[in-house]
Formats: sequence, structure tokens, C-alpha cells
Amino acid sequence: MNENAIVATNNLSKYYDQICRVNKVNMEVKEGEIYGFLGPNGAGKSTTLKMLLGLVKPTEGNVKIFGKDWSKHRQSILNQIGSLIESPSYYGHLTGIENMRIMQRLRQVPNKNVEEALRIVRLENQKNKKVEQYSLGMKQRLGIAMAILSFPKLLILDEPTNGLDPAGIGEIRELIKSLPQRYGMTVLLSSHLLSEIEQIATSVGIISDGKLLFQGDMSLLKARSKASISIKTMDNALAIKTLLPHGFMAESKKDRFFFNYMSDSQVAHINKLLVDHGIEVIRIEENKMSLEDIFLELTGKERSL
Ligand SMILES: Nc1ncnc2c1ncn2[C@@H]1O[C@H](COP(=O)(O)OP(=O)(O)OP(=O)(O)O)[C@@H](O)[C@H]1O
Repeated sequence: MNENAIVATNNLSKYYDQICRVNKVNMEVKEGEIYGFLGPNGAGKSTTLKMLLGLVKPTEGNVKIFGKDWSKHRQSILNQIGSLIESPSYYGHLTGIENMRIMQRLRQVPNKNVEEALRIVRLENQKNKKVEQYSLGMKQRLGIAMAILSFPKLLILDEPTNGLDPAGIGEIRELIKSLPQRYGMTVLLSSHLLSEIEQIATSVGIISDGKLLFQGDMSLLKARSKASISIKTMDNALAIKTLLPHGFMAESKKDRFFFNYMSDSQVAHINKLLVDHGIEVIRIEENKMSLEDIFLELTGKERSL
């Protein structure tokens, strides 16, 4: 376990009714990153996040936050975390600012935090409206304002853009993205939408059926998008036979044949070999696996995201 990590779990597991829902998860969230916790519905994201927050007791394993053991430093850890799990809780008959004041008393933070948090989520002009009159997006923004009220070191958000329209999603996304740089927060957020995580996260953890299948920099995940080269010629069988003695072993599929990733000069070499042997080349294409393809390959799930 990395002692400097903001969040580090060790074989974190949860069983419900003897069924393993979170399976030996070793999660590591480093300071200043936006860690996207990605997985299909029911994968175990919320359960994991709740264990990080001490809301659900792990069956096995342990959690360290800011390098400290949960069991021994509960209060000091909680003081430095802000979270929004499931839908935000608020009093509908009270205004936005009244709700914030209640949270302010609970959190014991100065007045200026309330104003600043409302400003960040752009609710300052709506703060005197009753929350029951807020749109879904405004309620979600209020939930985030409450979560960042103490300007925590770690912000945990469970599906923060769930149920919002595209404009609302864009707004929340930009808001979250600004938090590490502007306020030094580390953000851990979950989503079942790959596109969402792709646009917002600097690091990613992919969970499926309770198991963490991938964890690392977003760029590392993207690097896994292996590009293959596909070639179509006037006589594929002859082309494959011609290339083999030169060390190029192709895989034939439908009207094309494929190679694993190749450099530009290798592709040029193959092209020249084919042409020199009188085989007309019709198409040479690079086929990159999309992030979605990688995700589906990792999780073995159907295309449903
Ligand atoms: N309190 C509970 N008792 C029994 N089973 C539970 C409980 N909480 C969650 N589960 C089960 O554990 C599994 C993981 O649920 P979890 O809510 O963590 O998934 P998730 O990845 O957050 O998905 P979703 O986005 O659908 O909430 C699900 O099969 C769920 O039914």
C-alpha cells in the first residue's frame, strides 16, 4: 500500500447475504487527481465508496485515508472529506442558503465558505429560492455545494451527473474539473458512463462484478487501445503467402487481412513488397480500439454503456 496515497484500500471486500459484491479491491487514489471509478450498474461502486466513508463496514480488508487508519482516526478523516452519495439530502421547504446554513453548523465552518461554495456551483443568484422549486440540476449543484462546504482535501461523489440533461452534465463536469487546481482537492467520483469518466478523470479504476480490473492513468488505459493494420488487396491469399517469408504473419478476416500494430516504415515496406509482386493494394487502414472496446473487453459485458 502506498503510504502517500490519499485513498488506499487493501483487499477491501464486502459480502451481502454470503454473496461477494466487492472483491479484494486495492484502490489507490493519489493527491490532486480526479479518479474516475467506472463500472456497470451493480458492479459495486456505491458499496466501495460507502466503505471508504465508513457508512458500510467491510467484511474483509481495510481502508486508509490520508495514510491513516479508518478505525483509529475516524473523526479527523471525516473532517477532511466531503461527499455526495446517492441523491443530495436537503429540506425542500427551506431555501438553498438555509440548507447551506444547516450544513455549515454541522460542519462548523465560517460564513465565507457558504458564499464561496454557492458561488462555485453557481447558485448564488438562486440561493433565496426554496429548494423544492429547484430543477434537478440545481439540486445536484446544491448537493455538491454542501459536499465542498468545508473545502475538503478529498471529495467523493457517487454518480454526480446522474439524471442531468447534457447541459447540466457539462456544467457539473467543468465544475468538478476545476476543483483540484483551484482548491487543491482530490476528487474520487463514480460513473457507469465511460464517456463521462473519459472527459473528466485523470486516473481511472474499472470495476466489474466487485473486482477492480484496471487501475491507472487515463493515458495508460488509452494506450491499451491497440491499433491494428488492415489491408485489402486484389488477391489476399497471394498477398499473405507473399508476405510470410518476409516475417509478416497476417490474420485473415472477411475481405481483409490484419496485422498487430506496426510502425509507418513497416507498413510502407509491406506495401512495397505487395506492389513489387504485382499485387494491387486497395486499402491500408489503421483500426484503433476505442476506449469502449477496451472497457467491454475488460469487463466482458455486452455493449450497454
Ligand atoms: N444493503 C445491501 N444488501 C444487499 N445487497 C446489496 C446491498 N447494497 C448493495 N447490494 C448489492 O450489491 C451489488 C453492488 O451494488 P452497488 O450499489 O455497490 O453497485 P453500483 O456499482 O454502485 O451500481 P449502481 O450504479 O447500480 O448503484 C448489487 O448487486 C446490489 O444489489
